[in-house]
Parts: sequence; C-alpha cells; structure tokens
Amino acid sequence: MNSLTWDLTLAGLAVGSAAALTGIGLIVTYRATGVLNLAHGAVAMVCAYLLRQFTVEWGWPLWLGAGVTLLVVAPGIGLLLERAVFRPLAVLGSDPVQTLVASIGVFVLLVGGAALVWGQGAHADAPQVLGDEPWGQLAIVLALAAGVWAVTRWTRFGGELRAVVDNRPLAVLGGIDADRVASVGWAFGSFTAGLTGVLLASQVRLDPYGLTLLVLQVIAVAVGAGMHSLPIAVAVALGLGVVQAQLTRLHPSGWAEPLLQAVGANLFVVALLVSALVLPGIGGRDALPRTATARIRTPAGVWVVAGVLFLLPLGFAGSDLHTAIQVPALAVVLLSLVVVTGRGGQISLGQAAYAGLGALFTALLAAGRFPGLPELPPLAALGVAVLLVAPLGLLTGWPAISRHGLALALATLAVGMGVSRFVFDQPYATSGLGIGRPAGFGGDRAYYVLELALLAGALVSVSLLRRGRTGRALAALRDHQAGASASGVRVPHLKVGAFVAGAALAALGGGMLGMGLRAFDPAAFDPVRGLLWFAAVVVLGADSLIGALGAAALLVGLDAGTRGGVAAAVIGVLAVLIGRFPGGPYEAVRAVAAHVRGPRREVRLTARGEAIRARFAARPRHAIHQETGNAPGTGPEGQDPTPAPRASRTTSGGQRAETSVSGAGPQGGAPEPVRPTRSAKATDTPAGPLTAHGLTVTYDDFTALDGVGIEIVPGRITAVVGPNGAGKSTLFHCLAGTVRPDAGRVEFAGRDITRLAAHARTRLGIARTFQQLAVFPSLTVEENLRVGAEQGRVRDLTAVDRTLRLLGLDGPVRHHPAADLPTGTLRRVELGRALAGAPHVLLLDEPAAGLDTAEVAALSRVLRALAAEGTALLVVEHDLDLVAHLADTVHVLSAGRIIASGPPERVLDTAAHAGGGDV
Ligand SMILES: Nc1ncnc2c1ncn2[C@@H]1O[C@H](COP(=O)(O)OP(=O)(O)OP(=O)(O)O)[C@@H](O)[C@H]1O
Repeated sequence: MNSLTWDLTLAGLAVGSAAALTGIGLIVTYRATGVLNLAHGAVAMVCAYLLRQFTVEWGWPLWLGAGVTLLVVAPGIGLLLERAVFRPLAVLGSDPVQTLVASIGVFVLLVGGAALVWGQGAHADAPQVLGDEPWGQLAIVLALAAGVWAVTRWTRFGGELRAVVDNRPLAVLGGIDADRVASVGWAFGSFTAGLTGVLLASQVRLDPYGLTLLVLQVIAVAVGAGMHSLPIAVAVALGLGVVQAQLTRLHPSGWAEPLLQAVGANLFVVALLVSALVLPGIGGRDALPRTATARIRTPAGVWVVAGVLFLLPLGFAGSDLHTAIQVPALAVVLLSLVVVTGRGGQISLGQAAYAGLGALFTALLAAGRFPGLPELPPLAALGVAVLLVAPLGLLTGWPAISRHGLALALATLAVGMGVSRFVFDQPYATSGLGIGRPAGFGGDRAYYVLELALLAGALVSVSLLRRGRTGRALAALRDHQAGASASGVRVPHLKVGAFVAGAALAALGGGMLGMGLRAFDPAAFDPVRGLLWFAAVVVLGADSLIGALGAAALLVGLDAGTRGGVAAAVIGVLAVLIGRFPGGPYEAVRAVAAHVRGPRREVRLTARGEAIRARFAARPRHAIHQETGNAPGTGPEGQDPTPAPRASRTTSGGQRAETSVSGAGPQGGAPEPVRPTRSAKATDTPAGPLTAHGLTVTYDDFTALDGVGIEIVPGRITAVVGPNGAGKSTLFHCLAGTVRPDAGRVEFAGRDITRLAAHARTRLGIARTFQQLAVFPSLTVEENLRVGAEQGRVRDLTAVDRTLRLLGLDGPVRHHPAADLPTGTLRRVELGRALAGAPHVLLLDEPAAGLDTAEVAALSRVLRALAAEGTALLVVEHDLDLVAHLADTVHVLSAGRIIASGPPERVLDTAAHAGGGDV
C-alpha cells in the first residue's frame, strides 16, 4: 500500500471510529429505552464546548477537563435526560413518536442553549485529546463494543436489558427495575456522545450547528445496523470512513467530478438516505403526539388579536420592519407542516428542504439561470418555483406510503439532509444568489403588504382544505390509518397528496423568505431548521392555523428581540414538556389554571369535551338517552333487553319501524330505509354475494387457513365462530382486503377481487368494522359518519342524518368529538361510519365486544333490519347466544378449516364442543 493510500486509510479510520462510537451509543440507548435519541449529536457538541471551556477558557489541564467532561458531565446529562424527560414519558405510556418529539426538543434546546452561552461563531481552538494516529480511537471503539457485548451476553444486567427490550411491562412485573436499566442506557449513550464530541472537536470547526449535524448524519450507522447489531454498526462506520477518505483520490473528468466530490464529502448522508429509504424501517407506530390531534377551536377573539399583531409591523421601520418581514414567510412554511403533520399525521422533518428549494428555484428562475426556462419576473418566478417544487413532495411522500413513526421521521430527515448537502451546499447555490422583489414591492413595507396577502391566501386555502372532504379524510388517516382505509380513503394517494401540497406551501414560504432577505441563504434552510420548525409546530398545536402563526412570530421575534438561540431554547423546553401536557399549550394553561382552582380536573379533555362530559355527568342516565335521541329502552344505550323475534326478519316495512332506535318509524311519519343509497358511480357494481373459494394463508410455516370457502349472501346474516386461533380473523382480513391469501380467491358479485386493496373494496360496497374499535377520535360523531359516506361515494349526504337517527346518534352527541365517548356509543359510531357508505356487504368483527345486554339487543335489531333490506352480513363473534339468535347460517372454523356449516340450531353444538365461544 503506498503512503497516500495508507494515510487516507488512517484518516478514514479516525472518522469511522468516531462514527462507530455514535453508532454504539445510539444502539445501546435505543435497546435499553426504545428511544432513538436524535439529540445525540447535540450532547456531543455540548461536551466538546465544555471541554474547550474547561481547558482553553479556564486553563484546566487537559486530562482533568477531559475526565470531568467524559466521566461526570456526559453521563450526568444522560441521567438528567432520563430522569427529567424520558422517564415521565415512559410512565405516561407515551408512544415512540412522543419520545421522538421530546428528543427533538432536547436537540433544539441544547443547540439553542449553546448558541446563547457560547455564541453562534465557530471556534478553531478546541483541544486535541488523542494523537493524529487513529489507533487510540480504534482501540476505544473496539473495547467499548466488546465490553457492551460481554455485558449484554454474560451479566445479570445484560439479561435484564434483554428482558426490558423484549417487553418492558412484563419485565417490570417480573421484578426488573426498568428505570435502572434505562438510566444505565442513557448514561452510557451520553458518555459515547461526549466521547464523540471530544474526539471530533479538534478535527472540525466547533459551532452549535456544524458538529451537531455531523453527528446527526452518522445515525446512518445505527440505522444500517437495524438499531441492534454492534458489530455491523462498527464495521459500517469504519468502512464508510475509509471509503469516504479514499474517494478523495479519484478525479474523473467532466460532470462526474463534482458529483463524486459531493458523494465523497457526504458519504454518511448517502448512507443515511439508503438506510432510511431502502432498508426496512425501524419502529412502526403512526400516532402523533396527542397535542397534534387535540381538537382545539380557536375563539374569534384570538383571530382578531392575531390580525392586529400581524398588521402592527406596518408601523415599524428600519431593521424592525426588515426582521418582521420574515414572520409571514415563515408562517407560510409552517402552514405546510399543519397540512402534512397536523392534519395528515405524517411526520416530516424535511420541510426545510422544500422551503430552500422554493427560494433557490425562485432565485435561479428570476436570474434566468434555471436550465431550460427563460428569465422570469420575480412574482412569476415564485409561482413557477412553487409548481416545480410541488411534485418533489414525492421525495418524502413516497417513503410515507409504507413508513410510519420513527421510520418516516428518519426518511424525511434523510431527504432534508440529502437536499441540503447535494443541492444547497453546491457552488452554484452558495455563490451569492440574489433574489429581486416584484416591481412596486421593493420597499420593506410594501413587500410586507404583499406577504400578508400571500399569507392570507395560504390561510384560506389550508382552512378550506381542512374543512372539506379531503381535510376529513386526512384527519381520519391521522387518527386511524386502517380505519381510514376501511372507510374507502385511498391512503397512499392521500399521503402523497399531503406531501405534495406541503412541499408547495413550504416552497412558497421559502421563496417569500428569500425575497424578503433579497438572497438565497443556504444556512436559512439547513436540516436543523427543519427539526426546529417541526418541534415548534407540534408544541403549539400541530393542527392549528393560529398555532403556525404564533410559532412563526415566536421563532422570529425571540431571536430578534433577544440573543440568537433563545427561540430554539424556548421551543426545546416546550417540546421536552410535551408529554406532560398532552393537549399542547392551551391544555397546559388549562391544567395550570385547574391546578390553582383545585385538583378536580383532568388534563386530557379539551374544553369542549370537558363541558359536554360535565353536562352528561350532571344528568341521570335516562336523561342522556333522551339527549342523544334514544328513548330509554329503545337505543343501544337503552334498557330493553328483550330481543325481537327472529320471525320478524322476513318482512321489511315493519322491520324498519322496529329498528329505528331513534324512535322514527311509522309512528313518527313515513318509514325510511335503513341503508343509504349509493351514488350512480358506486352502484356500477351491483349487489351480489361475497364469496371465498379455497382460501389458504400461511404465516411462516404455520397454516392459518386451509382451503376455506364461504358465501355471504345478500339479505342473510352469516356467522363464523370457532376457538381462539382458529383463523377467523385471518378469514375476515382476506375478505376485507387486509391480508392477501397465498391461494384461493375472493369474488364479489362474480368479480374477482382477490388482489383489490381494502379501500377499493369499501368503494365497491364492502364495508367492515374492527375488533379493536376504529373510530376517528378528533372528528365529531357526525364527521366520522361523513368520512364513511364521502369516501364510500354516497352523494346524498342526508344518508348521514338517516344513519345517525337509526343508531340513536342524532342528539347533541352528533357534534361531540368521538374521543372520550363510552365504548357502546363508539361501537355505534363505527357501525354508522360503515353504514354511511351504503355497503352491499357488511363485515363485522366481534361487533358485540364491550357492549352490555341492552346494547347487544339493539345491535341485533339493527343488523336484522339491514339484512331484511338486502345487505349481506358477516359476523365473526364469540358470543354464541348472539349468533344463535341472529345468524341464518353459521360456519364453525377450527384449525384453519370449516368443520361444520348450517343453521345455528344445527351447528352451534359443534361450535361449543370445539370451544368456539361463550354461550
Ligand atoms: N401475522 C401473523 N403472523 C404469524 N401468525 C399469525 C399472524 N396472524 C395470525 N397468526 C396465527 O394464525 C392463527 C390464526 O389466527 P387468527 O387471528 O386468524 O385466529 P382467530 O380465530 O381470529 O383467533 P382469536 O379468536 O383469538 O382472535 C393463530 O395461531 C395466530 O397465532
């Protein structure tokens, strides 16, 4: 090996071993706590600053400074984070996304804090702890990896760690102190972060952003190792380090040279893109923090105050006005997050990339430097830039189709970093690109007026989007993806659409920001901004227009009015506290007020929910029935346990009257049909039987269904019973389109629909309910049903009213958010959502679960009426009494095969012997 190759290899090993340290720390913390600590780089940066403070500023000996930083401060930060931030979240049972937001909060808090304490400028005098040769670093990495491996494998603590990772609640029940395991994980992870920072500080410029971002992109190493394998993480890190160094030797000619240089300089970002976009994602939960889904109605007065505050800068002058110009532009960028994250529930850490592309394209178009397009006036350039950036929303929209939670967070972060490194950091973008303002809007005041007009347009558009059919579908997607799909929402299209709309809005805001500053500034759109903006929108109420305006004003105002970094620090503190105040800042204020008044109040409810619950709680039970439209004894919450006789199923007119639990019927006027009618397009598919032929499903080597055939006929109720594990749910999923069989086919009205997606089946008229309730808690009862009707292509929305009446949901409860309603009511809401789409076939998975006797009786009346009107019903149920009373045909499933079929009186004995239900 010649000396250049050798020198480059050594340099690569130095970088690679620092990356390996980060990988080890991230994996250990993740395995011990389930938290992907995005703040790892920020902890590294703070430790690097502290070492410099101790040694350069205070003159401590290097060994002392390094010892205190690594052995006291770094683990101390980890312990503090565990105790103050993440343990309370774990106690509250937070999901991974909430902890992700908290770790972003810690990230921006530390970056903001460092900027406040040490300033934003770079330092080149950080001390070097180890020599130039990488051997010391390598030895540390290998020793740490081997030590962690040995501890997890051979010690009692390792066993506890594995138990906590496998199942924390079970481990706690088994007497393991999960908090201690988490503390050790955090302390160790933080120690490795400190070590990374201390080792890298002398090799890169030390500023709050540079080192932090460097370490952030190294997440690739841990993600590439599946957040699990230390040897793979170390090997990937060292390999990437060496390859990155060796690439600097290659000098191809032509266009390949800048590309190779960019790849060589950013190999870890390439690895992050590959590991986040190509490898299977880690984490799978989709839920947003509750604050994002909290339903908060903004009082009109708040809008008036916001309007006045946004008009105030028109009276400003000089630098104040120049600073204020950033607020409307940033507000438009943040509105993009309201669409994508707040409404659609999709995590997007890469919105800064779209904003930056908007600014960059505007600059290039206005300067006539955009390939293939002529020079355009500034406003036209802005419009064309928005149109060009919108389809790029696919960059994050595409991964969002199959990724959720942490995996989506990483994918969007990777895209943000990739765009920043491969587009914004390139010479053509950094060499002083100016952006002119439109004619007549050159002055700051005039330009501010233009911005207000654009902001108003954006607000109206987003408001219309949120209120309309698409907005309801987005909220349904956010609240319960499978439920949305079952309602007929085309989930992949909607996700891509949300990201495209978000990219367009972000580009508009970014272009406005660039025009305001009269230049494209890549630093204004670096990935740290993306994290800061995401955190700001989430903590101020992600699905709130006023929250976006407030966040923009806060971010610009705090930094301008104080020192740079204050805004990040404040947002960081709020994000760290987010899990403690699930309803966001509004609920936090309410909680504090309630605390001052007395301990009675719960924090979980919005004011509206609280008021309604209080009203309900204050009344006797029969009053609630009247209020919700149920006469006692008639509705699902009524008191009449007497089931209607089976014979009454054969007639339809009288049946309708009996079934209308709202009390409407012949006595109350003309009888109305139970089923809504479908639109012309939807009725293209005629009603017909849903049949399964020879369905076989295997999970690994286990055969869950073995050649099952079943027919669900219009006008009849078919039931499937069987013991636990018999394959009932698998059969149900095959019919609903959520599991694809390995063999066999599903037909609807003679058409093969085996390969049809769940939402497409709903649109054909095959609706379903879920064993675990699938309602949309942030939508009202009525809106839940509207989603079903709109997505099921029922044009006549009076169908919603009829269904509400049928199910006794047409009282005040119709305007109540579905969150916080009792299970019996929610079952009706879910059934109503399915019925509102006017299905030909209704698949019900344990519809009686959680219902009391009266509710079950009322439910069976509704189901019988539906059958009498021609709906084909399938009921998978454990309650054999209900099945005996309800079903026309029963199939008994056992070990994946149908062992008996026929009328209930003939086959239910077989079911009872097979252990198929509760009689
Ligand atoms: N995704 C999966 N991966 C592996 N095995 C699975 C999966 N889903 C189901 N199984 C197995 O397939 C068998 C049938 O499961 P299924 O849920 O269909 O039964 P079931 O009759 O609905 O049971 P239960 O009444 O308990 O819900 C069970 O042994 C179950 O453990």
